Amino acid sequence: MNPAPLSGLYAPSLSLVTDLYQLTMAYGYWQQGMQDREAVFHLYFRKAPFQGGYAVAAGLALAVDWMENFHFSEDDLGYLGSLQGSKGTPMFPAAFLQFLRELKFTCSVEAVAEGTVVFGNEPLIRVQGPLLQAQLLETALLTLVNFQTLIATKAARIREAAGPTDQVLEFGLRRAQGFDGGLGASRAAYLGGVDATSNVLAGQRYGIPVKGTHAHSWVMAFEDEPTAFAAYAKAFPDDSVFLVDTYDTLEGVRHAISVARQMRADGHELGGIRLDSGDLAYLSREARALLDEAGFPKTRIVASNDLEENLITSLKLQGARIDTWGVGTQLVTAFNQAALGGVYKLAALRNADNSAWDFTLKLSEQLAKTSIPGILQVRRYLNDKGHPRADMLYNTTEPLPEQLTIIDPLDPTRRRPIRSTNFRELLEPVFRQGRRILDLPTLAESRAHAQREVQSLDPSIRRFLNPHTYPVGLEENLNTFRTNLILEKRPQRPA
Ligand SMILES: Nc1ncnc2c1ncn2[C@@H]1O[C@H](COP(=O)(O)OP(=O)(O)OP(=O)(O)O)[C@@H](O)[C@H]1O
Ligand SMILES: O=P(O)(O)OC[C@H]1O[C@H](OP(=O)(O)OP(=O)(O)O)[C@H](O)[C@@H]1O
Ligand SMILES: O=C(O)c1cccnc1
Repeated sequence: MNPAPLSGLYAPSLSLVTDLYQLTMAYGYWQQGMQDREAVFHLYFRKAPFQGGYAVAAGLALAVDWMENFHFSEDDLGYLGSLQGSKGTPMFPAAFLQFLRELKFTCSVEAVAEGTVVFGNEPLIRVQGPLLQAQLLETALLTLVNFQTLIATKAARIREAAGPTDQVLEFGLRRAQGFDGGLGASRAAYLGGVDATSNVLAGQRYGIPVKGTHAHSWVMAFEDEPTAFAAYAKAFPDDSVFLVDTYDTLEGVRHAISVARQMRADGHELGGIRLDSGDLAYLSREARALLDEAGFPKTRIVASNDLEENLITSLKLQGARIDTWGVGTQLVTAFNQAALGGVYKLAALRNADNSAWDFTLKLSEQLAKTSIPGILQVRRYLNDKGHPRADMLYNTTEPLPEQLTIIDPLDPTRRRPIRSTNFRELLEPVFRQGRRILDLPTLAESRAHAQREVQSLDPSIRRFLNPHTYPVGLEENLNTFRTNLILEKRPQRPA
C-alpha cells in the first residue's frame, strides 16, 4: 500500500478528494439522463482576504494537474461500491460505477493565470462541459484555489511590507496545517513573493530555493556560544548565519563577530546573524552598529519571531536594521483569516433540447451573495502605463454595445463609462474538451508575474488599512439581465 499522497501532483488518483454530495448529485444527474447537459460554472470569491484590496490568484497549476489526472481507479470504485444508504442497500449501483469507470474528462476550462491580481466577484476559473463532470470538479478546485490564493495573497502583503530588496524566508512548516498544508503553503508563499523556504520537500517538489540558519539547540549542545558558532562555521564556512539570542543577544553578536574574524582570516565571510526574541528594532540597530564597527557591513541581520506584515511595517518605522525576514506561523496559517471563501456556482445550462442557454441564478437575501448569470469573461482596462484601472465582467454570449458602462454589482447607482481602449482579457483557455491547450508557466515565472502585477496596482489599493476599492463592475447589459432575472426569480409577496 502506498503511503498517503501529499499532493495531487504525484498521486495516481485523487478523484475522491471531493464531498460526498458531488457524487450523489452525479448519480442523480445520470439517473435523470442529465449527465451530458452542457453547463457553465464559475469559481470566484466575493471579498479579498485580510480586509485587503486585492488577492493574488494561485492554485491553477495544481488544479490543472488534478483535472488531467481525473479518473476513478478500481480502488476508488471498490470503495464507492461499498457505500450503503441507511437501509443497507448500495448507495451507487453497479451500472453507475461502470459509467464512472469509463468517464473521461472532456470539459473546456478558462482560467486566470497564477500570479494575476484579482478582485471580488471575478471568475478565476470558468468550466464549461457536461453537467455531471463540471459538478464533480467543484470541491477539488475550491480546495486548491482557495488555499493557494489565500497564502499567495498573504505572502504578497508580507513582501509589500518588507519592500522589494529585503529577503523574505518562509519558515512555517512546523506550524502548518499538516504536511500537505505545509507543502502547499510553501508553494503559494513563494508564488506570492517570498524568496526561499526552509521546507526541504517544497524545494524538491517545486524547485523553490531552500535556505535557513540554525536553532537554539545547536548553541545549547556546545559548552559555550563561541564554540558552537565556530563549529557551525567549520561545517558551512561560506553559508553560516548564527542565531545570537540563546543567552544574551548583544553578547551573542560579539561572539559572532569574533568567530567572523577568524572565518575571514581563513578566507571566509559570515553570512549573517539571526535575532529571534526581544525588541527586534532596538537589537537590530545595536547589532548593525557592532557589525559595522567591526568591519562587517555586509553581514546580514535576519529576524524571526511571529512576524507578519503589520509588525514588519512597524519595525521598519522604528528604524529596525533588519534586511532578512523569517516568517513562519502567521504566513502559512494565513493569520488572521482562516480561509478564502471562494465559491463555485452554476451560471448557465443548455435547455433540454439543446437549442439555447438557460442562465441560472442563486438568489440570496444579500445582493452580495446573489450569483452572476452568463458565460463570463473579465476584461481589465489599463491606463497608458499599462496599470489596471477598472475591470468589467461581461457575458460572452451577447454582443457588447458601442458605449460601455460598468455598474457596481452591489450598488447600481455607482456607474462608470469606459473610455479606455487598452485592455486585456483575464480568462484564458486552458482545456478544450478535455485536451490541455495551454503550456503552464513555471512557478518562478508565475512568481515574477505576481510581483509585476502587485506593483502595477495603485498604492492606495495595496495598503493594509482601509484600502481603496478597485472598481469592478458588470457591463450594463449584463447588469440589466441579472436584475431582470432576480426580479423574475424573487417571490413578489403582496404587502
Ligand atoms: N520593536 C518591536 N515592536 C513591536 N513588536 C516587536 C518588537 N520587537 C519584537 N516584537 C514582537 O513582539 C512579540 C513578542 O516578542 P518577545 O521578545 O516578547 O517574544 P517572545 O516570544 O516572548 O520571546 P522569547 O522567544 O524569548 O520567548 C513578537 O511577535 C515579536 O516579533
Ligand atoms: O515565529 P514564526 O514566524 O513561526 O517563525 C518560525 C519560528 O520557528 C522557530 O522557533 P520555534 O517557534 O520553533 O521556537 P521559539 O518560538 O520558542 O523560538 C524560529 O526560531 C522562529 O521563531
Ligand atoms: O532556518 C531557520 O532559521 C528556521 C527554520 C525553521 C523555523 N525557524 C527557523
